[in-house]
Order: sequence, then C-alpha cells, then structure tokens
Amino acid sequence: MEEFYPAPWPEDVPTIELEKISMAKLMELDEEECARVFRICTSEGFFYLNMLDHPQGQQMYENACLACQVGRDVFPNKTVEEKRTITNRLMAPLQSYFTQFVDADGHAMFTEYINIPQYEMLTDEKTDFELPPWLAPYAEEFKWTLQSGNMVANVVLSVLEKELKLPAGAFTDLHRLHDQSSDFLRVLRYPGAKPGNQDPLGFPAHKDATSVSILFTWLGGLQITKKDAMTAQGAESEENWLWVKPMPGCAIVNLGDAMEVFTNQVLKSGKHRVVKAPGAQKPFDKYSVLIGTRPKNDVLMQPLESPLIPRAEKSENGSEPAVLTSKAWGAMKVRMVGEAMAKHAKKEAVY
Ligand SMILES: O=C(O)CCC(=O)C(=O)O
Ligand SMILES: [Fe+2]
Repeated sequence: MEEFYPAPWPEDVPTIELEKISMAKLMELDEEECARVFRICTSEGFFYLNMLDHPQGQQMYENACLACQVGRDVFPNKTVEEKRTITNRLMAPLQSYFTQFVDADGHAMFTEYINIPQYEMLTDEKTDFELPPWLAPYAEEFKWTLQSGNMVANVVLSVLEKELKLPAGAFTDLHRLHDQSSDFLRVLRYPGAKPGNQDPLGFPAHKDATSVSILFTWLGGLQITKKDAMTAQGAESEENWLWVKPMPGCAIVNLGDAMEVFTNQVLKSGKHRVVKAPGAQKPFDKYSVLIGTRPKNDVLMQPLESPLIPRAEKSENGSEPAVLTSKAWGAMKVRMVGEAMAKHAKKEAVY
C-alpha cells in the first residue's frame, strides 16, 4: 500500500473536516448513525465512510485497492490509441475510455478514465460490451468491486428510505445489482504535474449523475465548496473551495442528482471538482476508484410519495413536468457534463 501514498498530505492547505460514519453501525441501522447520515445528506452531502470496522466494508476496501492497482498497471503503460480499443457500450452513453489531450508519444496528458459497466459485467446474457484483451485479465477484480460497491450503496439507500419514512425497498428496489442500469466502476488517473504542462483542473465543478457515488482516492485533489459559497454573480469564488483529505481505510461518499429528483430536493447532491494534488503530492500520478450507482433504466425520475417529500410543483400553465426514464435522464446528464468538460478544456488547458 505504501506506493499509494508517495508523499504526505500538506498540513497547511484549507481542508474541510468531513464527518466519519461507521460502516458497522450503518449495517446495524444504528439510530444515531442513521440520523447523522440523513443530516449530512440533507446539507453538505459528503461524508467519510470507515470501511474497516465491518468485514464487508473491509472486503470493499480491498476490492477498491485491487481496482486501483489495475489502473496503476495499465494506464501509464498503454498509449491512448491502445486504450481507445475498449468498445463503447451502446446501452448507455458513458464513454468506456475518456481523455482529452494526447502528447507526442501518444500518452494522456491530463485526466483519463475507464468506465466498466456493471450490468454487462455481471449478466450471463451476450451483450455488446466486452473487455478488450488489455483489461480481460482483470475481469474478476472488476466484478468484485462492482458487487461490493452496490452492496455499500444499498446500505446508504436503506438508511435514507428509513429516515424519509418511505416503505422498505422504496430506494433499494430501484438499485439492485443485476438490474439493467448504467451503474459503473470508474478508474481514474490524473497524471502528476510536470513543469510547463499545467491544466489546473482534473475534473471541472460538477454534481454526479448518480444516486450514490462511493469514491476511493489516495492523493489529494478533490475539493468541495463551503455552504453558501456563491458570489453575487452566482459563481463559486476560488477561496471557497476546500480540500478533502483522503483518509486511509475510508471511502468518500456523496449523493448524486437522482436523489434530489426522488426527494424533490430534500436530499442534496454534492458539488465537487478535482485539481492537481496539493504540496509535495503534486508531481505524482493520482488514482481514484469510483462506484456510480444509478436507478435502473426504466425507473421514472420523479419524486416519491412520503410525508417528508414535498409534492412536485405544476408548471405555470398548470401542466405536470415532463418525466424521463432513468435511462433518458442519465443520457441527458452525461451529455451536459461532457459539454461542460469540453468548454472548460477550450478555455483553460495549456498544452
Ligand atoms: O477522482 C475524484 O476524486 C473524483 C472523480 C469524480 O468526481 C467523478 O468521476 O465524478
Ligand atoms: Fe464526480
């Protein structure tokens, strides 16, 4: 594990103190711990989840480390051309391999990632997605990580449905492991900073197009804003971005936009971005492993009924708002993030 932490965290950067939640207590639906999760998910939206105090959490942590190791093995040793041989799945709009700038030797200059689709990895059916030869040896690692990620996401969802006085299954039945969905395992690499080659952002500010996102990361770079961080012009001001310090043995959990839709904004999706690692960590490649859990494809994206969820408002002309399926909604959200990244790349990259 030592190579995951090549340099210490600089103690002099403004860091947000996230609350630490216990996996063991969540698994037992401990009342106090569930109330804490609910409070966090209705306000700032990010928490550490200590994976090491429960055997299933430990298993997930080990699986996430294996997935990270796959990234460490394959990303720096393959050209972008080779990596683009991974086929895009047709069922959902997630690109299987993503990067924006390639250097003269054919290597990714900035952020790159792969998305491994959960449904296609776990179904016995023949689908249009197949791992390319350079990833096929890692199929089992990917499956384990997807399975344990779905289990942890469902623990969080079961806490939230209970706190919202929804019937058991109101959220969890929409996020089952084998459902047709666009759930994914994402392995990301942010190449370390090199002199004269500095893109300040690894991932521009966004909110996730998921229900639950479970992130494992070992070097700094993730930032979230203080509450009420908007300037009068409506943009975040630079000094309001705070660093999230990676904690060994912990995941960083946040909700995505789907939970805002299901609860008519009672639950909050956390805004975040990724910049170069701070201080002495800056020259090192940063890797992250993200499990994105989404509602199954045919779910209608609308608020659920609960005394704690305000009803959807009619539009001014009295008509009901248009309701998309999760599949169509996800496609729209992914397109929007893609457009924001392309715009950012034009504006800011120095290359
Ligand atoms: O790598 C990270 O720290 C976060 C990545 C992220 O926000 C995303 O892929 O949506
Ligand atoms: Fe994100």
